[in-house]
Amino acid sequence: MRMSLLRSASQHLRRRRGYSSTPAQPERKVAILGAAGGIGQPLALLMKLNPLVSSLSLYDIAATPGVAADVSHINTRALVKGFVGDDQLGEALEGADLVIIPAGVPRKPGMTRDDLFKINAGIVKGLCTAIATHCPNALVNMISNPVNSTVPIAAEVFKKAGTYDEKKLFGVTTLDVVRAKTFYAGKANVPVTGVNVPVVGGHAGITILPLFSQVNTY
Ligand SMILES: NC(=O)c1ccc[n+]([C@@H]2O[C@H](COP(=O)([O-])OP(=O)(O)OC[C@H]3O[C@@H](n4cnc5c(N)ncnc54)[C@H](O)[C@@H]3O)[C@@H](O)[C@H]2O)c1
Ligand SMILES: O=C(O)C[C@H](O)C(=O)O
Repeated sequence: MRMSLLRSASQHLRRRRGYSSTPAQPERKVAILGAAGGIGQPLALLMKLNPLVSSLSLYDIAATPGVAADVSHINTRALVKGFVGDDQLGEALEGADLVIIPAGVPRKPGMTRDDLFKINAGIVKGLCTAIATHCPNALVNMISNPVNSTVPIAAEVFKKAGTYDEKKLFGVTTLDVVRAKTFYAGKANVPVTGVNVPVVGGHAGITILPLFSQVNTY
């Protein structure tokens, strides 16, 4: 009885003083390379809203100071810093736990993702070389297309630098999964939030393989 009274008094005091009994969140630094672009900006917003992120580095070859200022105004815990140009790439990456890369050119009507290879391969190679130097243990999420080729380029850069870990390098193909769920739900007339469609393969043309025979609804 006495113990429970004490507990409830202490909870009351904590609430009044604004203390929370939630355990402290870990420190996690995320860097976005290509943060001022069409994908980079909404991605920066999502990362700033993520309670697991304590530090957010926004890097691009242009326009990041303005983007970083805007994103930093959101009242969540992540501290946001903008970095612009080659000279600031190292600082942007230093100590990052996760690097997400949407840097490069997107395709125009009539182009395949492969048509982006010449330009984006060089961009990704340069960025991955800097990752190997400044945050060799970071998880790396590759968004820049063609993902089927930019991931192997990253792997080769990391192997050369002696930092490659196959469990830490990812090609981002989540789009294919959410599209498969949405299209399947539309055709099958089931709630889109209650369907799972596994997708295997890559992120281009016929290499994107939704496994409709393995669909679960719940
Ligand atoms: N994997 C996927 O699901 C997926 C989805 C959408 C887009 N993409 C790919 O993501 C890439 C970006 O698309 P977007 O629509 O954001 O294009 P965008 O042109 O709007 O943005 C690209 C950004 O990259 C920056 N950039 C260029 N070179 C850079 C460098 N060396 N270092 C840092 N930043 C650099 C540009 O300044 C620009 O801000 C494209 O290759 C696109 O095909 C992939
Ligand atoms: O199609 C593109 O070029 C961008 C992205 O890979 C997508 O699937 O929407």
